[in-house]
Amino acid sequence: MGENEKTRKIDARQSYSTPKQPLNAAILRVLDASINRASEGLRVVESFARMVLEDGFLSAQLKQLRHDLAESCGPIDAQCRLQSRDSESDVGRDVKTESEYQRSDFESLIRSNMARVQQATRTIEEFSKLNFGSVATDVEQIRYRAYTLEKAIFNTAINRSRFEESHLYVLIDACGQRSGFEQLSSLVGDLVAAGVDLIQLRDKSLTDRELVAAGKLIASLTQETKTLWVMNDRADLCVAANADGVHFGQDELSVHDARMILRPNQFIGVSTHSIEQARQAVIDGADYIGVGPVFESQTKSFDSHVGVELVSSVVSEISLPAFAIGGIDSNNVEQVTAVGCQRIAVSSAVCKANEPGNAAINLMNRLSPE
Ligand SMILES: Cc1ncc(COP(=O)(O)OP(=O)(O)O)c(N)n1
Ligand SMILES: Cc1nc(C(=O)O)sc1CCOP(=O)(O)O
Ligand SMILES: [Mg+2]
Repeated sequence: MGENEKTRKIDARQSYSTPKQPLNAAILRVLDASINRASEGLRVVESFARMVLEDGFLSAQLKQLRHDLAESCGPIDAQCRLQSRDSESDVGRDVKTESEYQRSDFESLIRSNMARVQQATRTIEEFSKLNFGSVATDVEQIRYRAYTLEKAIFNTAINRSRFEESHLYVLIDACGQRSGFEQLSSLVGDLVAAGVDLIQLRDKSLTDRELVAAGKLIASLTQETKTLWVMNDRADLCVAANADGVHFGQDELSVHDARMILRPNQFIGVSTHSIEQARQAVIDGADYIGVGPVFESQTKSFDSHVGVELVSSVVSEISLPAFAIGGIDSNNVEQVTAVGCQRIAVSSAVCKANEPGNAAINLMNRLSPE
């Protein structure tokens, strides 16, 4: 045994005094290294959210998590942590797997750094159970929040790409016909030919069977076109009519519960009427959000309107695709685009027009790709 090795072994047995009992230096060393590792991993992912996704909400959440981790580990005395640190003689320092030096894309970068955070927080939990019970319980909560944020980051990235080219979303009813659906067929045909990105079947007067029949018709008319179609309100009918997605209001099925019903590739939109609801929708895993009502609507009446101010706040903070909705038409669409939103959902501006296809094209021409 060389002199250095001998010294290191003695150091590892050294005890530091802590509030509860003398703590072996080796335990402090593990805690110190794991706190650093978790914090570094969070910082990497935060940089991605801030500078690559440019998502103010997610980067703030990651920053908060990093600060909360530091606070939760506060009972582990910082001075003792430093004294126990001995990076030079860390036997694992030079043990690296090849994969640690390879990151093929952003996905693997985020996955590996979030895995680092989760493994390091778990290590903190286990080792602090030996001496700092409260740290273990607090850090466990941090680990769960890290899982949720990882999911929100991937969900945001996936849906930004899924809806990258989506700008105009049209809400239609079944055109008042209880059988036959000739008018519905002609309207959907016009909207698909115009290149509308999404069509939503929103009809509060039809029976379930009629909704599924109308939905199946829309499915057949949009199949193999770029137009996605969405069932309003109902996850079960979304599955039955083979819709691409479903849209929920604040009082309808939660994203979590809807996922138990939907097929894996069916997406979920959520209506939001405040910045808090928009943030919550991101955390809940919505695939896109509606933000409104922006203006007074001919389709649905509201006690108040959120104006373009909320749209502005949402798109400047949240990068999950957001469609402004409520009373938007060719006269006011520029007020929406002026605050940085290039996605709108409309009903009357298109459906009540003499030529719905042309009205849709006119609106789409006013929405520029980002
Ligand atoms: C794209 C989009 N945004 C918002 C809504 C409104 O949904 P909700 O609040 O559930 O109200 P109803 O449409 O069900 O009356 C929407 N349908 N689509
Ligand atoms: C159904 C609906 N929901 C809204 C919301 O803000 O949640 S606004 C709205 C009506 C959209 O139709 P139009 O374009 O005719 O105003
Ligand atoms: Mg609804």
